[in-house]
Amino acid sequence: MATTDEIIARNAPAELIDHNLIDKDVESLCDGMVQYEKRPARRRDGSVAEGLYNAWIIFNNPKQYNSYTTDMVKATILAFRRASVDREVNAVVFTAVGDKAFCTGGNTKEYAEYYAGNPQEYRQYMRLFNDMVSAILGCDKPVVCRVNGMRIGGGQEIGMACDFTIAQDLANFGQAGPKHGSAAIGGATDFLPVMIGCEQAMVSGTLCEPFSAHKAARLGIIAEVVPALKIDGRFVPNPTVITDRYLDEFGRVIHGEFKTGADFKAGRDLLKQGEVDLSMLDEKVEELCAKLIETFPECMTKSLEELRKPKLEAWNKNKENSRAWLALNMMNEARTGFRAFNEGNKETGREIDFVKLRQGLAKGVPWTEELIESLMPGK
Ligand SMILES: CC(C)(COP(=O)(O)OP(=O)(O)OC[C@H]1O[C@@H](n2cnc3c(N)ncnc32)[C@H](O)[C@@H]1OP(=O)(O)O)[C@@H](O)C(=O)NCCC(=O)NCCSC(=O)C1=CCCCC1=O
Repeated sequence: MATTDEIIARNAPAELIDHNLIDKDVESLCDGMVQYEKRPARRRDGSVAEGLYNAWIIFNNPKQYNSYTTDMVKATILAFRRASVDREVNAVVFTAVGDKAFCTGGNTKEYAEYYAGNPQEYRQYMRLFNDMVSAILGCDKPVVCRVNGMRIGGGQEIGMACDFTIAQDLANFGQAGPKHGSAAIGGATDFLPVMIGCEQAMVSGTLCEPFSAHKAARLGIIAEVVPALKIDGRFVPNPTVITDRYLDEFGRVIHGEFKTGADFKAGRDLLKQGEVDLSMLDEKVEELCAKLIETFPECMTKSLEELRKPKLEAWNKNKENSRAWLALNMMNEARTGFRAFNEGNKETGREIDFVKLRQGLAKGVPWTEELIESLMPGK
């Protein structure tokens, strides 16, 4: 009887149809600010599965905390489509360069300097953004978000669109929307309620308070958390976060909450002494990809399609309305909030005086250029 290898050699067609829409490198769309790499896939025993790969989609804008520009959004859509139709690809690993940030959402410089006050342009941008989220949710391969650093705002949204998340434990998570002039309707308001329930979704989507990777794991936003800090050559958990106790003296869950006061300061000092090493993150990601490869491929894709439905249905129901609202919101609150972040700095702060604005609006003051200028930090 012929071996499977012999049958493959005998029966594989000489030519395969290419299902890609365009024949361009992902990198060429965005000056290399999104990278697409096929890395050899491995079996669970660690050996290379010849001819099979994991597609790594890597944001490369570390100076701006891996926020995505319009060109990067286009490149990301192409990258996910490429991985989706590539017969050799087992899984997609979505990550970013460095150890500070996976992604902090839309590029606030571009928002402030190009899209602010330009709703028709932002509407076109939002078509691309929506297609990026849909490309993740529609990828025929399992998508693993490798959280190398903070995942905030739109970064959290595209991260939650992924099927699995593995995070290094120095990474923070959360939304930025209402603090910076937006609403977290690029996926967060759709995904959060189905992932963590309405109450915690409300807390995250409105208050915009960052939370730790340990808390993200507890809430069920991420699948796994691994240490990344090495002190004297040994991995230790994030020292600014409570990880050694589950309950406080009143029986409230505190595991994963940030430490406070002197404990927080001591944790931060320890953090500065250590070095960040993402090798455990990479091991976990490889381990997951190896588990995924040892399954039937079509049963895997069907399982993904079914299990994505709660997220996808909410997303599809809302994404067009969200696009229209976000475009018009670029005339006032987004225009103000993103400019404030972009024009502010550590000294002046990067947020507006929200109470002043509310006081004006309570008196019926209209949105004017003059009002917006007056709200900029340092004015
Ligand atoms: C809380 C932060 C993420 C991190 O704060 P901190 O640790 O204090 O670092 P910073 O000094 O603020 O940032 C370091 C440098 O990175 C630049 N940076 C950070 N984020 C961005 C970004 N998103 N775009 C461009 N540049 C960014 C920052 O300017 C610093 O560089 P500098 O040269 O100035 O020193 C904090 O950085 C933060 O809040 N960032 C902004 C988060 C944000 O508002 N994101 C956009 C949210 S809205 C969004 O993503 C949307 C998606 C689609 C739907 C609609 C929508 O709104």
